[in-house]
Amino acid sequence: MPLKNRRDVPGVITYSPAFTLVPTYECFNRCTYCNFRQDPGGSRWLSLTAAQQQLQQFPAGSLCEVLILSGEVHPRSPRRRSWVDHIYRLCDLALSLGFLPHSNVGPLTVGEMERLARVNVSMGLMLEQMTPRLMETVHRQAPSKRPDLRLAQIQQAGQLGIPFTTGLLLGLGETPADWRDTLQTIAQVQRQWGHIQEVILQPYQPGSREVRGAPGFCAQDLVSVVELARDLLPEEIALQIPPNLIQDEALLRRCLQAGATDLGGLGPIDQVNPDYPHPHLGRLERLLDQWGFQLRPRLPVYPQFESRLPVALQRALQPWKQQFAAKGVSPSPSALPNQAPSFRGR
Ligand SMILES: O=c1nc2n(C[C@H](O)[C@H](O)[C@H](O)CO)c3cc(O)ccc3cc-2c(=O)[nH]1
Ligand SMILES: C[C@H]1O[C@@H](n2cnc3c(N)ncnc32)[C@H](O)[C@@H]1O
Ligand code: MET
Ligand code: SF4
Repeated sequence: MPLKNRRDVPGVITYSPAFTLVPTYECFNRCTYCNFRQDPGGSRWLSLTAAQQQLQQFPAGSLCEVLILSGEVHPRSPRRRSWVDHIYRLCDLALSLGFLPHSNVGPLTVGEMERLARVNVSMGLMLEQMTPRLMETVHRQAPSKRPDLRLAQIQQAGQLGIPFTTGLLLGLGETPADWRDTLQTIAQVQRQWGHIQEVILQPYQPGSREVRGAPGFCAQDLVSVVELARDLLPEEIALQIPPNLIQDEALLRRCLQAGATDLGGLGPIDQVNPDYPHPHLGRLERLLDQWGFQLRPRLPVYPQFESRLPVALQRALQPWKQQFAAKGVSPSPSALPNQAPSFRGR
């Protein structure tokens, strides 16, 4: 039987109320489109005290997800171990303050991934594009972006049973045949492991700090990619589009009508695309309402994967599930037994 997700509730579009912590901007890769990275040694690591201050500036209950996005320390660097340890401690801190971590910090060894999975309710890594041609262009100085390596990461997460987010970065110089190839690859992994909760369709938009400076992904084409993705991916995978990178409201509407059901992490700033502020939540809600959709918050782990998580992480979800349910968000079918006391002990 196919797994269920919020697509079973017609017209509901989800988002995750999120704040991003950046352990470090230093990165040994040089993706030419990156507006985030700094040279190794040029970025101090985020201290636990500073992280706590950042997290405590928000009223309790206002943001649920802590998205951990990091620049990468080389796999053979003597500093690698402390980098992973530090990410672990930041996730642990976020959990202790009641938040739910989702980490996307680049490729990890099986040991590193397994360790971070203990303190993350889901994890992510963009496949970007499967074509190796990009290793000659935008990824020429980015060894972490080798498609075979990234595909192996997604499979490794499947083997470890980690609820996972992946996606395509669009507009890197790939062809429509490449989109199909990348989406088919994700579909195949899902049929093997079944751990993919959502696929992000991320249109490249130029930023002020990158070296690439190419024109952004044609917004019209995003609608075709959403349609293609809906056609090729198993239906339990949600399609996420970032509303801040789609300037044209009519196109946002067409993407939703074509089958996108999620707007991703929405919060104070998009650290990856700092030139593109997220739209105001109230405005999004009104727009979606006009178009016949309802905007609803969700957890960073999708309902069908909750029961796979370690018990301590399942416990951390409960206050948020209660809060979202009190706001009138209908619980998912898989959440019901935990939420309704009358079901307990039967
Ligand atoms: O605000 C952002 N959130 C990004 N997110 C966050 C994402 O929207 C949410 O963390 C997930 O949907 C989990 O709730 C990513 C998560 C991934 O696993 C992989 C890539 C991204 C990319 C971005 C991004 O560019 N900007
Ligand atoms: C964390 C994810 O953010 C995406 N990413 C990195 N730089 C950009 C950009 N300029 N525009 C859009 N997405 C970007 C990549 O897909 C990376 O994997
Ligand atoms: N460095 C990681 C990656 O590219 C995540 C952050 S990118 C700004 O996959
Ligand atoms: S996109 Fe990620 S891997 Fe590439 S340079 Fe930026 S931080 Fe590093």
